Amino acid sequence: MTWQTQKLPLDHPPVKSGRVGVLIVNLGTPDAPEAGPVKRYLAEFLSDRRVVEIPPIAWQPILRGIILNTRPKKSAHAYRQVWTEEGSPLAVITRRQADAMQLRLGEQVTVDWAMRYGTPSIPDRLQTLMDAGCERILLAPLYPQYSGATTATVVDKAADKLKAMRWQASLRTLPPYHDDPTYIDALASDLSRQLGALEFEPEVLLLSFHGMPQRTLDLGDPYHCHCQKTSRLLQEKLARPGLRFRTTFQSRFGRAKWLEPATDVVLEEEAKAGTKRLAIAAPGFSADCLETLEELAIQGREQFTEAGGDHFAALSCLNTSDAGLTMLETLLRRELSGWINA
Ligand SMILES: C=CC1=C(C)c2cc3[nH]c(cc4nc(cc5[nH]c(cc1n2)c(C)c5CCC(=O)O)C(CCC(=O)O)=C4C)c(C)c3C=C
Ligand SMILES: [Fe+2]
Ligand SMILES: [Fe+2]
Repeated sequence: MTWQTQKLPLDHPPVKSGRVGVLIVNLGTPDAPEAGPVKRYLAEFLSDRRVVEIPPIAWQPILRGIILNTRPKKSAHAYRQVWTEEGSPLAVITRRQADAMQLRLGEQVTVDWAMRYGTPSIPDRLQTLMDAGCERILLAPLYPQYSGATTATVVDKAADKLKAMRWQASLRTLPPYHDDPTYIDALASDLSRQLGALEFEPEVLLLSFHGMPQRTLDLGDPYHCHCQKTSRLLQEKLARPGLRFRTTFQSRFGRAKWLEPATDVVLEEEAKAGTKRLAIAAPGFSADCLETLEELAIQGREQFTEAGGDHFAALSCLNTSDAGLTMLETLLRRELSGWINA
């Protein structure tokens, strides 16, 4: 028998040497809702050239001279509206997602979590996983829709850490899952449950995604297309008589043109056109955060009701819902195949 005709056993045993690690990553958040920590966090976030694609020589004087002297105070006030006893919602929920994955995936893997900006940092947690004996690590940025400013910058940061190592761990990365039936089904089931529990029947369901500069789309970033596809697939699953959908982009930052239509503009437009009952969901965020709890749930409600709307509901992200955790477990197990027993 030659190597070409030899049949490999289908149920070959998993690799035995070295542990397997999973590092769940989200964007990042300040350590406290005060101007100082917010300034430190924004300085790191907005200096990322994947996020602000303006040459540093032109951007850094604006960032250091204007933005970091004005925005931290305003943002700290917004963070205080949503801060919990355990910390920033984004950090608390991400930690709980990681804890839940550890329980579900069991002793075959070590699950940890990190933030792209701020703490706990990606290099620090990668080092900790490696110190614990992990020779294979699945890096899981929890962004369903790919963009340079989300998934790619997480991979860059991990690669920077590996670059400095003589003996690297092997890395796999979780691909974007914007059109994965597992994700769409989880969203559809969780949003249906939440819609069913409302005290009113919305006429409109806004699907609001985080915005990006229009230029990123023109340069070929797939983010906008990924958002549109998620939205279309979700609408097909959630369709019901009397419910109209709109896809919008929130959190505009700076003076450049951002993806449109803008969530705040549409909220006002809908109310002025006579829509009385509206719900809003943010399918691109895997955890509730400042952008959903303050910008949508607090400011969005004000925008809609002040323009004439009556009933408003901001629906929760998948967070640690059963649907969300089951989806995450499925996605992770798929990427871990061959590294752990099914
Ligand atoms: C979901 C994907 C995200 C994309 C894409 C994104 C792009 C992007 N964001 C900014 C500027 C800011 N974003 C801020 C907060 C924030 N952004 C995301 C996600 C995406 N951002 C999340 C999950 C959060 C919340 C963080 C939290 O602590 O809860 C902020 C900070 C808050 C504020 O001062 O308003 C800024 C600034 C840019 C420029 C950008 C461009 C690609
Ligand atoms: Fe953002
Ligand atoms: Fe915002």
